[in-house]
Amino acid sequence: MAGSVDEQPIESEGQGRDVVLSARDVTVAFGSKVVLDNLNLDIYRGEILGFVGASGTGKSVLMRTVLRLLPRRSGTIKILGQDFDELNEPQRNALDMRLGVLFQQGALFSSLTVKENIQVPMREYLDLPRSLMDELAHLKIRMVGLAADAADKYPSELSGGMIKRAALARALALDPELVFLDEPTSGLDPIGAAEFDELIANLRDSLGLTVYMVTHDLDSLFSVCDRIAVLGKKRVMVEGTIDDMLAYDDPWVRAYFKGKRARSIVPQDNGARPGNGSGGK
Ligand SMILES: Nc1ncnc2c1ncn2[C@@H]1O[C@H](COP(=O)(O)OP(=O)(O)OP(=O)(O)O)[C@@H](O)[C@H]1O
Repeated sequence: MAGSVDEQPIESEGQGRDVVLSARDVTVAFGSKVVLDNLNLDIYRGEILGFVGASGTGKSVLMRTVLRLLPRRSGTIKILGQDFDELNEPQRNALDMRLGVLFQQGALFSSLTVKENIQVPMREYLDLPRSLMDELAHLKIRMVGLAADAADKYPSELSGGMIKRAALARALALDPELVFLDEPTSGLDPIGAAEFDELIANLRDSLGLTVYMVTHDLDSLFSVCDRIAVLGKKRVMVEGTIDDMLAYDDPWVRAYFKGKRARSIVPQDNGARPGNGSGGK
């Protein structure tokens, strides 16, 4: 069911479903410039949520605010039922360990090999013997579909697709429950992007992940996202399935989901269409 924040409270949609991230009345501003104004958003366990919006609307700002990389002016954010503001340092660390993040462009450390990059969160949060960390890193490398010899390569020796996979392996280093992906398919060719989408869907199914994916990629939205949230007018303007997006009356949403590019991907008749995502809820 589509939800317009102005028309109905998001809480009403969550009945019977486990909310893993809940943002309530979140306002973020830089000086006098308000970027997010009383924004509400829920993400449910096991879903892949695609987060879209015009360039500059604040998608990255919201993700960085949720991850505590930016301060908010007001509002509450609960992750896995906990509010970071109410936790002490060890509790914050414990919650951080349950989150994985893939930043735009991968953001791998260029001076470290793939294996060492994957081990960065392990070193930060865990005290494991080196042999076990090596074993775990190799497991993650296999999990994201990289060849074993990628382990000892440096980021400069990897293709764009391999960098995304290595960054995903690092995001999965601590077996997170909730994964944040910032434009994971940007810069990939269509085949590489489709393969990456498939990988994300498979990992969601096999690991039971919940995925929050900021994306501009219509293919991703259509093929792997269970729900979509659209950021506009400084808040979540509408959330729901592709069909809900097609039915929503807003110029940007219409142009995005019914525009020329969308027409080649998304059936426009709201009729029968292939499953979007594999459920997971
Ligand atoms: N640290 C900052 N200081 C001041 N303004 C900022 C800061 N970070 C972001 N902004 C502003 O907030 C707005 C939202 O930026 P943001 O990067 O979140 O957009 P976006 O929706 O992710 O865009 P894109 O799709 O192009 O990546 C922009 O106007 C940007 O200039």
